[in-house]
Amino acid sequence: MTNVIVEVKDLYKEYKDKEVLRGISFTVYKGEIFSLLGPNGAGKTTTVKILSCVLKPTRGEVKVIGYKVPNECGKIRERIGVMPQDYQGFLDLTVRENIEYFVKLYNGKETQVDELISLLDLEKVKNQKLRYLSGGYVRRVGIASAFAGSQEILFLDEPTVGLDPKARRGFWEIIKMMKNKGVTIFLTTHYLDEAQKLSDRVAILYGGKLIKVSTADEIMAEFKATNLEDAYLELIKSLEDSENNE
Ligand SMILES: Nc1ncnc2c1ncn2[C@@H]1O[C@H](COP(=O)(O)OP(=O)(O)OP(=O)(O)O)[C@@H](O)[C@H]1O
Repeated sequence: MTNVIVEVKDLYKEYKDKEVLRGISFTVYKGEIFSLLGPNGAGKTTTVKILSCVLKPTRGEVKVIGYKVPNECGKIRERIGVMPQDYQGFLDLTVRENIEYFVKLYNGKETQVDELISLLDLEKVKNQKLRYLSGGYVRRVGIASAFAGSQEILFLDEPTVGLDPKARRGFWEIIKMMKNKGVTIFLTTHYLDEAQKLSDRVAILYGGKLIKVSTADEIMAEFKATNLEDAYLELIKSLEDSENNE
């Protein structure tokens, strides 16, 4: 039994004439929290979309839970949960109906609907249509929907954007709980404190290439920084400087 859950080898993605991913390779192990970091436009969402079978790779080898992307995406979709960056949900369904839809889709138990409502603190708004909810609540519904069923890996693309500080902390607790249940979490975030607190390993994408795959502690030690954000900013600055000197 292998403990690899995501395997990416020499992955390229081009949109028309623009090469966004330029040969990235990495492995995610079962049960870990793996965060993909990088500046705006680095290719994080593109990577998540390929791993979650929304986009096809231009070339390279991608396997999720042992199945190949894109040929075996049917099998992959049954076993993953996804919270896309642009999650909107079904606007004219209530919070409860939105969550129920995904619980049924992924053959979860009916009781899971109320569990998720309680977990994401959505009790107050459960009968409201998504159309009338604030952005932060809509994101909580998105997170709840991604958790529906008993998925083996969750892809969460900037899940905490727009959450208030209490909800963000609540989200961290839920993510840790999911990890304790053995679920693998693949996260993208611009909140480096979040990445530092949660991640077993982080990967840093810059200009379509993976610059680092390591633990937050190792990256902080390399840059003699006391937090991941400072180390990250040092790293990005050195990459920008070397580009400017080319
Ligand atoms: N459908 C598309 N067609 C053409 N270009 C695209 C498409 N989707 C994304 N891009 C471009 O690909 C690049 C990478 O985008 P991507 O959304 O993957 O970056 P990101 O790292 O997730 O950025 P952010 O942090 O801003 O969310 C960007 O330059 C973006 O403009």
